[in-house]
Amino acid sequence: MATDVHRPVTPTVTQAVRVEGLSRTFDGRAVIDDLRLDIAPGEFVALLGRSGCGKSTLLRILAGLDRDIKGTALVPRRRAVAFQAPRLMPWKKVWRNVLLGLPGKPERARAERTLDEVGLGHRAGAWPKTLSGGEAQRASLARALVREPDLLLLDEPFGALDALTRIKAQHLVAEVWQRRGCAVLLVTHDVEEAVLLADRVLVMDDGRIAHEQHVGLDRPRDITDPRFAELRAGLLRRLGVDTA
Ligand SMILES: Nc1ncnc2c1ncn2[C@@H]1O[C@H](COP(=O)(O)OP(=O)(O)OP(=O)(O)O)[C@@H](O)[C@H]1O
Repeated sequence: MATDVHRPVTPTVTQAVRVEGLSRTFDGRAVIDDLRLDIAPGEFVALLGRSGCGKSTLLRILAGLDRDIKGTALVPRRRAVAFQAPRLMPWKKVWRNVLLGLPGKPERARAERTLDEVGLGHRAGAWPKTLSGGEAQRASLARALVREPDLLLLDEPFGALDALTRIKAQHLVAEVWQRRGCAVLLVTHDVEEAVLLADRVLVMDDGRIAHEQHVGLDRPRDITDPRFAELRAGLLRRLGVDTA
């Protein structure tokens, strides 16, 4: 199910993502340096790391938006990305935004079905400027989901939301992921969000995956569980934040 961003389909690959020996250099500086990463089909992986360590660069490569790489990056053909900024076209109604870039005649019913899935069906005919921040972010998620992705790439999708809206959006993503069964790679700065949502949390440093933490807690996760706090503290230490 995986395709190279350069080469044709490799049907024998059983991973949703297979990255090996990946490097990306900007102005002679290796931002990604011999990175290795596997993501299983249906796995939810969160990616943490200090600002500027290369998380978004990695995500852009996996999305196929940056092909100036060395090494191998095998990803499913069906992949979709949502960014921190919803990036909706103001001159197109919400449902048309959802279908943007899809081939064929725009089918409103298809957009509405996906908008329903993120609780936004009633705003299908609205203009983007009339949406709240949380609604715009849900529309952006619908635009990714309508592509029926095997891999959903999320670059800090909740970063700009207020605390309550953020919690709701996190629950929505957990729900959608469980229903859809696609693999997810979520870039986030929020350690608690990573432990709340992911099967596995990765910490990026020096252009590589420097640490990986499996989160073996039952879902839905209980943030008051002492094991939750322990995982969170361990990851914060890895990021150089001492909570003791
Ligand atoms: N197009 C580009 N040209 C030059 N340098 C770039 C380019 N894109 C990214 N970089 C540099 O690569 C490094 C990694 O950037 P990236 O955006 O991937 O970091 P990040 O981990 O996502 O950061 P943040 O958490 O702050 O979003 C940074 O030093 C950035 O300045």
